[in-house]
Amino acid sequence: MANKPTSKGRKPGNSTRHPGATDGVKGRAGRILAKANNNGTYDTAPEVETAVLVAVPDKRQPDARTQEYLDELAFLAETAGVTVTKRFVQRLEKPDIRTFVGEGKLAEISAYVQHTDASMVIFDDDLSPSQLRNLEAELKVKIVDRSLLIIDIFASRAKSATARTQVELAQYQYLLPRLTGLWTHLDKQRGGGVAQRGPGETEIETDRRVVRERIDLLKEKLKDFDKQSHTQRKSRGGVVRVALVGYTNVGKSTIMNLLSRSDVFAENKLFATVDSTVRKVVLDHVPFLLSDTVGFIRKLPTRLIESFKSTLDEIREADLLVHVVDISHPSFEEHIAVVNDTLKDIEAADKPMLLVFNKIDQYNPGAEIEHHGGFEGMNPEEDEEAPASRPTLEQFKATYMARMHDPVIFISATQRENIEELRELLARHVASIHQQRYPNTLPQVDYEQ
Ligand SMILES: Nc1nc2c(ncn2[C@@H]2O[C@H](COP(=O)(O)OP(=O)(O)OP(=O)(O)O)[C@@H](O)[C@H]2O)c(=O)[nH]1
Ligand SMILES: [Mg+2]
Repeated sequence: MANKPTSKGRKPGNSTRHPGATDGVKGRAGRILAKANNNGTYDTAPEVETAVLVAVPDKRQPDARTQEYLDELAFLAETAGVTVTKRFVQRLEKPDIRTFVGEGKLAEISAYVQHTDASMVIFDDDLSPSQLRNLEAELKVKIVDRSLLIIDIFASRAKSATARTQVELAQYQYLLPRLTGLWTHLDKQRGGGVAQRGPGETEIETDRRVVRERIDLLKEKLKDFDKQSHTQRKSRGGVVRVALVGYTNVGKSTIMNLLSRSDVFAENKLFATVDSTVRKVVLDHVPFLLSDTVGFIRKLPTRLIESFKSTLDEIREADLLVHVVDISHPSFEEHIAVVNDTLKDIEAADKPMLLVFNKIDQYNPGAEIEHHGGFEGMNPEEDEEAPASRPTLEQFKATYMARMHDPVIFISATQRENIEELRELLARHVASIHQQRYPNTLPQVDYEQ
């Protein structure tokens, strides 16, 4: 398959791609950023790619929040194999229509990029096709926006045929509106050779048509995969289905491995899991199916959500959601909100849910709450002079347990703290769902487990 988003399709010696430069349309659906292959290793000796990050927060956003967002963007960049050397922030009411940042900031970024030979500039927001083009023309390096960065990471992680097809669809959907004058067209369509001049409108139209056809083909392919997995899921009837959901990097796969004694890839990187995995688990003689799936993130590109429909079906069709939260993360409350919003988007919000606060071993009560809001119900605003600090874990548990509608549990997956309690809680809920759902059948005990 010519368009697999893997390193295989790349020309030798051309492992990095410039979204506005000389590759053909087909090549562009491959990975754009780093050179890591699907195993996270490198095909050839890597040249280090360096990146500059740019955020344009609105004037009301507190500094600490802006830094947290940039930390996340830097983590994404690192996950994509890129080293971040500098961060630029410009507060604006509204991003500049032409170049996203203002003229002065652009000159500053340009001077820095030239001086340090940075290979790309990464924006924390999505850029319009014309902003992308203008920035490329001005800065003369790769311009990457948040969607592209995330899609690129997904491309490096996807292993199953379904996930690869989903990523490829997202890549082409990202590409389509950006096929403009600066983009070269398909070599094949021109009968080979490198264009001497930029392509004319006719060629761009041809490229667009080729990409559209490819998108249709991928959608058809996904429909077939959908049918197959639907049949597979039907054959699993009679068993309660549980899905692990949560922000990326919170410990879902680690918990999956603990509960199912399996060996799902877990790593301190964003989006370690892109394919979903389903395992049969038996707790207290009650069997159920547990699925580990892709993590969510702030501003997850809608296109990516749409194209990941079959992966998200695992969540949509679950009887119970286990929402995992990384309590040691300074923004974990925002993460909870992002996950709940994404669940609403995919119409999976009304399901029974268990809330699992993970990584209690790393929870630091001494840390100041720097961002706006702090802990709801814990009052950080009452004393404006003193910086609010985090409540102790005990205070926190009491508040949360009283406040949340859903059952709450606090664990450390890596330190094995409270895992037995998690098993019991899960077993109880699964048994009760089983009773409601399949009242006339006893849960089948799988003695092989
Ligand atoms: N300190 C600490 N680290 C943990 C705990 N649970 C998981 N981790 C670490 O957190 C990182 C992410 O864990 P994963 O299980 O890959 O997280 P995930 O939610 O599956 O992440 P994605 O698949 O990327 O969405 C790994 O480095 C884990 O070892 C915990 O209880 N305490
Ligand atoms: Mg995972």
